[in-house]
Amino acid sequence: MILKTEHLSHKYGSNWAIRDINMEITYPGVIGLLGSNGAGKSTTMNIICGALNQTEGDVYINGINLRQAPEDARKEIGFLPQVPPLYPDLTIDEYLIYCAELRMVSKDKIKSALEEAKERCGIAHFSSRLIKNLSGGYRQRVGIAQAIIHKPKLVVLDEPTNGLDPNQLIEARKLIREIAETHTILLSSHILSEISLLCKEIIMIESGRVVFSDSMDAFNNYVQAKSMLMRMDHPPSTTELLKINGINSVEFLTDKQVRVYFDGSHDDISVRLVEASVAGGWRLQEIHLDKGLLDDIFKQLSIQVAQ
Ligand SMILES: Nc1ncnc2c1ncn2[C@@H]1O[C@H](COP(=O)(O)OP(=O)(O)OP(=O)(O)O)[C@@H](O)[C@H]1O
Repeated sequence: MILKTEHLSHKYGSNWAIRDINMEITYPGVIGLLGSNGAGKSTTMNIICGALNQTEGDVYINGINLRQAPEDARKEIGFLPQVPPLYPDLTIDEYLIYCAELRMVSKDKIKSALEEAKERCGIAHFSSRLIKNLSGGYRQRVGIAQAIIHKPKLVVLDEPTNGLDPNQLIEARKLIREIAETHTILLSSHILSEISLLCKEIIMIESGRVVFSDSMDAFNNYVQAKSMLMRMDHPPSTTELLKINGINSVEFLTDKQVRVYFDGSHDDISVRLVEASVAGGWRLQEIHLDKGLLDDIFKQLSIQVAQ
C-alpha cells in the first residue's frame, strides 16, 4: 500500500474544507486528483505530505502512519506544492543539495542523488545557473527534481502544469510520464483533459468529498456525453438537423459551428450526421463529442453520490 487515507477531514476555522476522504493507492503510475477550484485538492495534498495537520483521520505512507512516525513517512514522500518552494538566489546545485539534506539523504549519497535527479529532469546542463534566471518550464523541472531527489515511493504534484505555455506543457507531461515509471505520482488538476492525458486512475473530489474513484476508462463510460460539436462550411438549417433520428435540440454557436444535443448512442448519431453531411453537401470539417463543462460533470456525479 503506497498511500492510504482514512476518514481524512480538515476544517479551517469553523468551515470543513475536506470531509471523510478515503483513498487507497497500491499501484504505480499517475493517479489524478481532479476537482474544481476550492474543491479541497491542495488541502488533501498538503495533509498527505505532512505540510498541514489534519483535523481528523489518518494518512499512511507505505504503511507508516504519518502522524505517529512523521520522519519515517516523509522519507517516502516527494512534494511539489502549487507554488514551488524555490530559492531564486541559489544555483540549481546549491538548492538541490540543500533539499537532499532536508530529506535526510546520507552525505555519501548526495552527489549521486543530485546527478540522477538532474539527469532525469533534464537540467544537468544548468547546474550552476541561478534559479531566478530560469524560465518557468525549467523552474518546474527543478521543482520536480527536489521532489524525487530522495527517491520517495510517492510523489505528489499539485497542479504541476498550471501556467506553462504549450511547449512547456508537452515537456512537463513527458517528464511526469517518465518519473511515473519508477514512482507513484498523485497529481492534481482542475482540468479534466489534463488528467485524462496523464492518468489511468482518477479520484474526483467536489466540495471536500470524493465523488468518484476508478479508472479513467470507467470515468469516460460514466460521464455520458450528451452533445456533439460540428464545424461545417455549409451548415444545414436547424429544422433539417432536427429531422435526424436521435437529435433533440440544436444550438448554433457561430454561422459555421453547431452543437447538437442527442439521446442514445453517440456512435449512431455521428454516423448519421456524417452520412447526412455527405448527402446534403454540408462540407463537414470537424465533429467531436462534447463532454460538457466540468461543473456539469461534478453536478451529475454529486447527485448520483447523494442518491
Ligand atoms: N488557509 C486557509 N484558510 C481558510 N480557508 C482555506 C484555506 N485554504 C483553503 N481554504 C478553503 O478550503 C477549501 C478548499 O481549498 P483548497 O485550496 O484545498 O482547494 P483546491 O481544490 O486546491 O482549490 P484550488 O485549485 O483553487 O487551489 C476552499 O473553500 C478554500 O477557500
